[in-house]
Amino acid sequence: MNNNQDSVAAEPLIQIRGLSFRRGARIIFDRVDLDIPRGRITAVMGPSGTGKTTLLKLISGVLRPQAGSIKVAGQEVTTLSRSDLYALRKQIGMLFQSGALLTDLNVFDNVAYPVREHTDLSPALLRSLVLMKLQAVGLRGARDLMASELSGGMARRVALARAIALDPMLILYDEPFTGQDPISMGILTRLIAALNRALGLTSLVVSHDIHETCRIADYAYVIAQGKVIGHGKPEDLLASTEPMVHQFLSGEPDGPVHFHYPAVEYRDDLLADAS
Ligand SMILES: Nc1ncnc2c1ncn2[C@@H]1O[C@H](COP(=O)(O)OP(=O)(O)OP(=O)(O)O)[C@@H](O)[C@H]1O
Repeated sequence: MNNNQDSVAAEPLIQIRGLSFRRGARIIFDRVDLDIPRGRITAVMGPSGTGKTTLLKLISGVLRPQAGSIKVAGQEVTTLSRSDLYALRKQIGMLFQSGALLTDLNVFDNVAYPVREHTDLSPALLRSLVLMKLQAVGLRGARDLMASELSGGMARRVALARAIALDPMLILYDEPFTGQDPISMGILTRLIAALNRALGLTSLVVSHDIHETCRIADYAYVIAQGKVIGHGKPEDLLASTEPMVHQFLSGEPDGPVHFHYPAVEYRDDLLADAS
């Protein structure tokens, strides 16, 4: 590798600087900086409603911020044209909690779907590719099952096979552990880590599931109230005495981070004229 290639490899795959995003009067992000290194699993954790899903939408260009820069593989997402965004999104696999499978298709066709959409592979190559992806998640034998026949854990693994179908450089995981029993949670956790290693992926996991997320993340950010309140290796964060980080990671309901969504005074609300 020459020096130039070295510096590209050392550059984070995602570099966020001064990100500010509001919804109406509500500030979701206030001048946030984040680096997501290549080849690693990075977690972004934070209380519910903090903006974790919003962050993934900003990174994939679904939402545009009011200010700041979001670079993915050197491309400034905030100003990309529609066609460049489309090309970039082809290189990003997404495993969203709500990203349900197409229930009227079987497992094979669900994984084949993005490949058919974006490539013109011959049926034989398509078959090999889909079987490879299903093998990677341990579900090659389930190829003929209908999506509606799968357990929640299996469905998530099929969605994972679909997310890696086009060999993305990056996978965005939105709450991948939600609703899983401990066994499928363990399978999924190991799978995310193994795929990241084996395929040389970069993974970004957003979750409020501290325990599972800390098990697989190489590095983690904690966000709350529009800011990054802490970042570091999971073991260092877990040992942090910084009050907001500690409150979140130890699951304490009271502390510097408020449990209530901003509201007018309770008393004033109750006494307000109902008409
Ligand atoms: N389409 C929308 N219109 C207006 N406000 C929204 C919209 N989507 C999300 N929000 C608000 O933006 C804030 C951040 O939402 P987001 O879903 O990103 O949080 P989150 O951290 O992913 O939450 P959770 O962990 O509960 O999924 C919340 O206050 C939410 O109410």
